[in-house]
Amino acid sequence: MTDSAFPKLRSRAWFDNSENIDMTALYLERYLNFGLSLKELRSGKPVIGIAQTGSDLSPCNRHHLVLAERIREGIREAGGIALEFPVHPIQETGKRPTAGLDRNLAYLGLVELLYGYPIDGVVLTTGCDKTTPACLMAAATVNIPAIALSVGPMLNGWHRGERTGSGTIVWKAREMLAAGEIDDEGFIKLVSSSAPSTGYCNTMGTATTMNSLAEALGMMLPGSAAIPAPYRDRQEAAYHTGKRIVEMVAEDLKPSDILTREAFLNAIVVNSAIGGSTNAPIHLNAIARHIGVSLDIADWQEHGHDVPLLVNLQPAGEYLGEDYYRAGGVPAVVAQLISRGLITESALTVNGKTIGENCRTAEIEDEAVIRPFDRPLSEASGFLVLRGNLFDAAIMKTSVIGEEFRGRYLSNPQDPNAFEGPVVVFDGPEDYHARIDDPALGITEHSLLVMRGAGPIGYPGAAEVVNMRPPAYLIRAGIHALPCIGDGRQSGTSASPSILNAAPEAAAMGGLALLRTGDRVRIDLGRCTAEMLVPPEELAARRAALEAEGGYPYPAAQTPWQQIQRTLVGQLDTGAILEGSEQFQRIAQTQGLPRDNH
Ligand SMILES: CC(C)(O)[C@@H](O)C(=O)O
Repeated sequence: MTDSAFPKLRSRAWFDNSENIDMTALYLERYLNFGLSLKELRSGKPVIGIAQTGSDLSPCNRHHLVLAERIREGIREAGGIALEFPVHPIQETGKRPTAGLDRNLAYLGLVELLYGYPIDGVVLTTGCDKTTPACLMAAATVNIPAIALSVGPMLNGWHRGERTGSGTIVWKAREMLAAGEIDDEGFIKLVSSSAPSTGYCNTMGTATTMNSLAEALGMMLPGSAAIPAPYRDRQEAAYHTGKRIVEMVAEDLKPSDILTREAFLNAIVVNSAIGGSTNAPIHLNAIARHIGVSLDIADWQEHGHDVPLLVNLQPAGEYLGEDYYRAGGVPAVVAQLISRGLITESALTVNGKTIGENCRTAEIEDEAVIRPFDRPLSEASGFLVLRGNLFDAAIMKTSVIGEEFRGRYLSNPQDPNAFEGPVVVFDGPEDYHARIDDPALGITEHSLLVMRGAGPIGYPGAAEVVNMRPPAYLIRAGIHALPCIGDGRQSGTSASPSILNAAPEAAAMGGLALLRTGDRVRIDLGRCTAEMLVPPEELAARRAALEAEGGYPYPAAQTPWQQIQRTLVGQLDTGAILEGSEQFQRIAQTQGLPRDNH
């Protein structure tokens, strides 16, 4: 690509501004100090950022340190200058109290970098759960040409001839440990078998979900989301991604051209077909708010619920990431959905073509892993959005409601969609771990488990702690899942039928704050309701008493960011963004350039 192919580049205001030579010299000299030449910086080539999310702190994304070399080669070959810089690391399994705190922090940092430095376009190196939405939220806010590159899942895990999938095996192994089927060493060995290589969760956890949805949104090269991290194809995708971002700058193809409401609705449909994570609505709603597209939690049920489950990956199914890629990945799934008119084909994607052009003819390579539309794993497999006096909104992933659960809770011929029972309430995971096996709680197969104090304000950060196994004595009796309800999140790798992301949370005095162990709760999946069967006057009295005590109690903030986020964060149904931040939209176009620094 010739240098004249590029439109007015924002990096020129730093490196090539004859009207402000005082500052141009200052901006140039430090970017020369590691070997870039004046000719390169002043020849009209676009400066492409590589937003690096990989580090030793974030093993899931660490392979991006290697992939960045191939991204650079693509950028250079297409006529751009690459500048790589770090993004605040996020590792879902490493960060305490929860990586839920870090998405908005990484978002804020990345907005400042993309806006405040001489960057004309950016490669977003996505991967572990929240790195993907953090990057896409920032790209939406700044609105310079942006393309995502997934780091890819780990290779399949194996143990004694069986696939062991990230996260999913942890929840299973916890049950086995509780039931005395394995010891501590066996527990660690079994769990570690699921992590055989570099990359993120090999299950349809939040990472594979969010990268699949980034591709479905049009923000990633078609066919690239599912490539396992160590495969050579992944390196090749990095090179093509680097090349393509330079062309995107020449075409001025921006996130706002791609992230339309149609693109979000396409992603909701894809999420149901892949059996995606319950974290997806939080993150997609957040991205939509930052690009200024109207997307409501109700859209997830309206557009997603009736879509069948096509991808046979754990936790809803059997297979893992290598199989998903081999079977055709996102394009094969989208082609099936297109065949039934469920995808708006005209939605534009980063390669300059529409999703219809990219995917229409993609074939399934292995029907055991990706099912054709007329032979799904299950019908109507998207999320339900439940409401009632327990919360204004919470979601339930129906694709993980298995036969055991259905038979126990959803088999009353008079009322096949509803169940009710007494609740056992836990205030945070410490309370749950300490008491779950206590026979005095009297948990039976009719009980519902509730976890509260786990939301964006209460935890703080909304932790993946609404993952509650039944007590060991029930597991030994063959009861593997009790209905769980909570104001926190759940790992995307969990197959536990749960009602999650309840908003408002207990810490914001949502209905969950008023619930007491022993109360009965009724869940009606037909009417989409979740109700405490407690008289309204009793609930009003409980609310007044709790308010008099200062509200639902939660621990003090331990760090400055915990405190800041707590005061600004919204609830999970509306994306848990920093409220007010969505007013700053498309700032590369609406805010002009930032002022000079000297
Ligand atoms: C497995 C984890 C860490 O819980 C997460 O990656 C998810 O899938 O939600």
